Amino acid sequence: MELLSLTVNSNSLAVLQALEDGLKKADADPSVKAVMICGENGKFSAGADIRGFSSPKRHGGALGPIVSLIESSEKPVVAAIEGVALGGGLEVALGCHYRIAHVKAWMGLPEVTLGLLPGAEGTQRLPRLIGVPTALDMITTGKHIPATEALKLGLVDEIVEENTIEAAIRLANKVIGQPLGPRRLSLKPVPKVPNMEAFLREAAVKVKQQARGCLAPELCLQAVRAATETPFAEGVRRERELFRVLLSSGQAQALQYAFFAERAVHRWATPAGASWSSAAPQPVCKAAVIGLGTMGRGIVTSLVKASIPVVALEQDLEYLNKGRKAVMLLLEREAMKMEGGAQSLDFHNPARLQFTVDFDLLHDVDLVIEAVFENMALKKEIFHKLSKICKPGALLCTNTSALNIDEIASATSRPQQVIGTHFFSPAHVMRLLEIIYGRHTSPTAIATAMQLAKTLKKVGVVVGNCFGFVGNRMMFPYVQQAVFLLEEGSRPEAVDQVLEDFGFKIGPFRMSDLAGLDVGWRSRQGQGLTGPSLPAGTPARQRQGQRYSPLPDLLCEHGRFGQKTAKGWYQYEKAGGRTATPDPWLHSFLSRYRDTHGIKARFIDQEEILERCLFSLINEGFAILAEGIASGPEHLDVIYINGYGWPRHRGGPMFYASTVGLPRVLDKLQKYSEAHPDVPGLRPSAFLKKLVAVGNPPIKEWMSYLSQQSSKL
Ligand SMILES: CC/C=C\C/C=C/C(=O)SCCNC(=O)CCNC(=O)[C@H](O)C(C)(C)COP(=O)(O)OP(=O)(O)OC[C@H]1O[C@@H](n2cnc3c(N)ncnc32)[C@H](O)[C@@H]1OP(=O)(O)O
Repeated sequence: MELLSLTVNSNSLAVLQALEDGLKKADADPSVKAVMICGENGKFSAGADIRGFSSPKRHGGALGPIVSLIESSEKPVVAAIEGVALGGGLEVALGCHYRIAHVKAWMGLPEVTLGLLPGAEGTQRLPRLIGVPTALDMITTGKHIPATEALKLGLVDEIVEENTIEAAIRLANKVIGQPLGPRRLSLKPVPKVPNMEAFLREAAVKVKQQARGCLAPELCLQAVRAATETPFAEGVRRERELFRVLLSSGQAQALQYAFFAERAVHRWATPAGASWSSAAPQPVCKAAVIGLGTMGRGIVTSLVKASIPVVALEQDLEYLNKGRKAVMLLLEREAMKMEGGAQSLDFHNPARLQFTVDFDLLHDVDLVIEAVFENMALKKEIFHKLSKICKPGALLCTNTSALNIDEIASATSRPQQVIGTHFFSPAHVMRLLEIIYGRHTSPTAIATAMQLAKTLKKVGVVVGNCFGFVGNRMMFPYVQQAVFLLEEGSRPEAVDQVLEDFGFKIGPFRMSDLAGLDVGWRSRQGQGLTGPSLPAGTPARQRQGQRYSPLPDLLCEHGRFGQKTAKGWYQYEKAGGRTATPDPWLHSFLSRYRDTHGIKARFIDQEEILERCLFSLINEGFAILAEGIASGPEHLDVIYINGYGWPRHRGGPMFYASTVGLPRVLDKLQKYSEAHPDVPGLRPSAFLKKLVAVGNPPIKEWMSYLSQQSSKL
C-alpha cells in the first residue's frame, strides 16, 4: 500500500479515534509511504460537533494532540479539502504537511462566533503559516474565506477545479521522501511584523471595541499574542487555558444556542399545521418593489444583489428619479465591495433593474413587495390595484412594521397570496426578515417568503399577525419604560449607557433619534393617542386608564425629530449629524416637565434601568408565546439578535431570561408592577407565572407547557 486515506467529516469522538488509529497504523506500516486525509460526501469537515461543547461528557482537548500526531508523522500527510474545512476541520488540515483544496471550498476558524477559540492548536499554527495580521483577522472574526483567497494567503498549497482527491494523491506521491521538517508549522517561527507590540496593542483596542462585551474575540487575540511571545508548546498551553475560560463563561452557551436557534426557525410551522412538509416555495424569477423611500431602496438593492430581476415603481417621476439615484448609489457601493464589481451585479441592464411609474409593468412579476409609508388606506389602495394587475399566483408582500395583514389582504381578491415581509433598515444590510402570515395566507406563500429570505441571505422568521408583530410589539414596553424612567428622574444618556453596556449596539434614545421621532408620533396620532383626534379633557399622562408619557409627542411639537433635525433626545452637530451630545436644553425641559406634573425626581440606579427595560420586553415575549404568535422562544431571540441589535453573546431576550432565572424575572416584575400599577407592561404574564410555578424548566421545554406546541430547538 502506497497511500492511506482517512476521512474526517465531523470531529466526533469516533472520527477522532479512527483518525488516531489510522495514523498510528500508517506510521507502523512500512508499505505506507504517504497519507491523505479527506472528508466524505464532498465535505472535508465542519469542525467539532457544537452540541458536544455543552455536554457533560465533552471530550475537551482531544483534537489538539491528534493534530500534533498528524504533524509529527514521518510520512507526508496531505489534506484534500472539499466543501468546507471549518474550525477543528481546518485545524486538522493545519496539522497536515500539505493542503490542497477544491476551487469551490471554503475555510475558516469560526469558533469565535460560538464563544470559543480554535482550541486544537489553531491559534498557534495559523499565524506561523499566514502571518499574524491575517491570522488574527480570521481568528477574531471567524470569517469563512474561499479557496482562491486561501491560496493567495498561503493557507493552501494548491487549488484544483477537478477531482481534489486525485490531485491530493498525485501531490502525496510527488513529495514522498522529501524532508518534512520545513512543512511542520509548529517548528516554524511566527513571521515578524515591523512593530509587533504596537500592532497587537492597536489590534486589542479595535477587537475590544467591536466585541461590545463579548469575551471570545479578546481571548482569541490573547492566544495569538502568546504565539508571538512564547515557544509553540507554551502557546498551546496558553491556548488551552483560555479555551477553558471561554467554555465556562456562559457566553459560549448563549452563542451556541443562537447558532441552533437560527437553524431551528428555518423549520417554520404555523398553529394550523403548515410547514415545509406541507408546502413548497414558488419560484421567484422576477420581482417588483413599490415605493423607493429608505426601505424600498434597500429592498431593491437586496433583490439585485441576489440576482433577481426587479421592477422598481414610484408614484410620480419626481419620486422615481430621486429613488433611482439613491438605488444606483447603493448598488455602486455594494458592487465596489464585490469581486466582479458593477459587472457582476449588472444593474445598468434594464432586464435586471427597471424603474417605472407604470403599474401595468407589474403584470408578469412573481412577487411584489410594497414598501410605501405606514398608512393603511394607501396600502389598501395599492393592494386593490395589485390584485387586479398581477398575474394569478403572484405573491403580494407588504413591508409593514405593525399594520394588520388581514386588513390589507381584505382589499384584494386573493388574500391567500398576501403576506407581511417586515424588512429592517438598512434593508440590504440587516439580516432579519420577519414574515407575517394572516388569517388567509397560504402555506405556499409562507414557504415562498421563507425561500426568498434564504435567497437574499437573510434569516426569515415566521410569525403571526398582531399589532407590531413580534419585534416591535416587544419593543413597545421597552421604549415605554425608557421614557417613564426619564419622567421619574433619569436622563437619556444614562438609560442609553446602561443598555449599551449590556451590549446593545445602540440605546433606545439614540435609536429613536436615528429612526426619527416623527415616525412614532405619526403612528400615535393615527391611533388617537395624541394630536387633534385626542378627546378634550384627556389627562396628559393617562390613556384609557393606563400610564402614558407625552414626552416624545412634546419633543416632536418642538420640532425635535432626532438626527434629521439636529435635535431630539440629544443634540447633533448638524441636521443629519451622527454624533449625539447630551443636551442641556433637554435636561431643563425634563425638569420643567416634572415640575408641571408634580413628579419628584429620584436617583434611578443601573439595575432598575436594566430590569425595567429588559424584563418588560421579555414579559411581552411570554405573552406572545402564550398567544401562539411565535412557535418558540428561539423565534423571539433570533428576531432580537438579527433585527434589534440585541447582543448575540447574551443569546436573545428569552435565552437571557432563562439564564437570569424565571423566578427572579417574575419576582422583579411583581415588584415593579406593584410600584407602577397603571403600567400593564410590568404585570407578569400568565405564561411566565406558569413556568415559574412548574419549577423553572429549561428553555427547550417551555413550549410543552402550552397545549399543542413543541420547541424546534
Ligand atoms: C478542545 C477543542 C477542540 C476542538 C476545537 C474545535 C472547535 C470547532 O470545530 S467548533 C465548530 C466550528 N464549526 C463551525 O462553526 C461550523 C458551523 N456550521 C456552519 O457554519 C454551517 O452549518 C455550514 C457552513 C457547515 C453548512 O451550512 P449550510 O449548508 O447552510 O447548512 P446548515 O447550517 O443548515 O447546517 C446543516 C445542519 O448541520 C448542522 N451543523 C453544521 N455544522 C455543525 C457542527 N459543527 N456541529 C453540529 N451541527 C452542525 C446544523 O445545525 C444543521 O442541522 P439542523 O438543521 O438539524 O440544525
